[in-house]
Amino acid sequence: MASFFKSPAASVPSPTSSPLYAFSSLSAFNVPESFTWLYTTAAILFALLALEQTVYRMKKRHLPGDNWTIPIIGKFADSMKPTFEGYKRQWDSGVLSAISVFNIFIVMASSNDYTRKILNSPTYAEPCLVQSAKQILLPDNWVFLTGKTHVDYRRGLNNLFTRKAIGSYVTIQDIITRKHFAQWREDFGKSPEPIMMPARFLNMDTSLRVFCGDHIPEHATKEISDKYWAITQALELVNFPLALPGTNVYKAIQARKIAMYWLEKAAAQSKIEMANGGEPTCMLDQWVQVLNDPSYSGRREFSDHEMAMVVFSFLFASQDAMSSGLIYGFQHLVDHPEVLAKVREEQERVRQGDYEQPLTIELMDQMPYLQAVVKESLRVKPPVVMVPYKSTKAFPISDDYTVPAGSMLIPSFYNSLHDPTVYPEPDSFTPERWLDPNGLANSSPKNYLVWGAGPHRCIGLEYAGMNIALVLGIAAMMFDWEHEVTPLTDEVEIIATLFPKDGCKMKFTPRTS
Ligand code: HEM
Repeated sequence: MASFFKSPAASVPSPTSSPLYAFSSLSAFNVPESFTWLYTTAAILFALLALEQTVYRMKKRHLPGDNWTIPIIGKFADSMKPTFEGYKRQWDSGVLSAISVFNIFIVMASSNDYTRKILNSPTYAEPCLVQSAKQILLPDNWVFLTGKTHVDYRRGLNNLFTRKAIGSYVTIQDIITRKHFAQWREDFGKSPEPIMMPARFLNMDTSLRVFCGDHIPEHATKEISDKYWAITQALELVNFPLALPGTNVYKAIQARKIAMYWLEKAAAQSKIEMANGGEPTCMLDQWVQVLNDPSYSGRREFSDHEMAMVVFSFLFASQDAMSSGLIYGFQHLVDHPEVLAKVREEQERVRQGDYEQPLTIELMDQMPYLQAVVKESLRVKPPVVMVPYKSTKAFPISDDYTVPAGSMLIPSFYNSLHDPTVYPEPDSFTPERWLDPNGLANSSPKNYLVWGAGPHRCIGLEYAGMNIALVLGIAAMMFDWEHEVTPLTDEVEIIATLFPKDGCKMKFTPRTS
């Protein structure tokens, strides 16, 4: 990039060669008017480019990062095809570092202190999601609320993630997981195949059944799942600004319309069934029941559309992260047979030979080793490595640097989760580090940023951890696993969240013992 900037800098015109000077002298010789325009335009362009560089350098000050930004697009090319190694280089370049994309000035934070400071400073910084998210989620979705309105809205939604509610979801998760595994027995029994797409479908089916129960027909679940890939692909840090036909954002909007159609219908049906005295069988039913409860003191009126938007926000927040968490869970376990053996021992002890017995939250409570496996797998390969925030005003983040108002801020989690002082041998998959309540890992909960921190910390974290544990626990009992390790196995692909580049090729055969 440096060479890109050398040419204009090297040709900074001397007073005599200034385009402006040339303009006046040439005009004396009656040059055609088109030349006049050409020189004027060139001069204006040059001034704008110089201004762009000056503003960038004033904002960046001493932070690590390129000294010059590529005119207009900045690091757009890098953001189109982000690589894990590229991000890692950026995080390691400094606890705070700067980049610019399309003149959006971006400050990345990679240390635990700065990351947590951003997440916990709602007066200076708020989530901004990626640019395309508003078009996909709809601008009036609750996830865009900030401050007290956000806190109040979220308080109402906490009712959907109580221990009692999560307990009822476990039963649904168990049924759906076994249904998919019956299919996996057929599809993965002969040779190793990538589990990427089947794991995504398992996850979407589970989410939709937990959120909407039978208020969504089976074929709609498949349709939403297939179309959802378009949404994942539109989650670039910066997208083409207009949602024109053919663009990723356009396709994602079409996918959202289909999902919203079914989710609105589900909300309407849930209200009717609950009004007729039906028993709650999913999250929507629980929500309607809470709203109808005479002792409930919050807001009671939610349109079908608004309920659908909330459910859609959960799908949006969970589908990629959960799929990533599941796939790396499988990969870590199969690559560590000694850990898988311990998971099986625990399963056998808790289930006492009854492997068909549906799991309950009480049984899951008795599986601390499995929970440690999930916690460790999410630490080693965190599905979400960073979240975009923006500074709402000048943010004095350190003694010697103030983030300018209107900048994008990217608190990043990876270095906190791989801090060797808290997690010795940070890249090794060692669930045992979580078993000692007084051990290093458990003594530094502030480093465990898998779910973020502060007012926007993941609302579905217990549900998510429970689901990954349940899927891995059932698979450990039902199948012998085989992993085809390829040259791409350890390479990381970023498709909104992290995935192994080869899609994790696995063979599952029913266990005989
Ligand atoms: C392994 C799975 C998951 C991971 C790693 C994950 C991670 C995260 C992270 C890092 C954030 C941002 C936190 C922040 O800004 O500080 C977040 C927010 C959020 N997550 Fe999750 N999440 C997962 C699953 C889920 C699930 C299953 C749901 C819903 C059922 C969910 C719903 C949400 C919502 C609604 C937010 C925004 C909360 C707010 O703005 O108040 N997530 N999640």
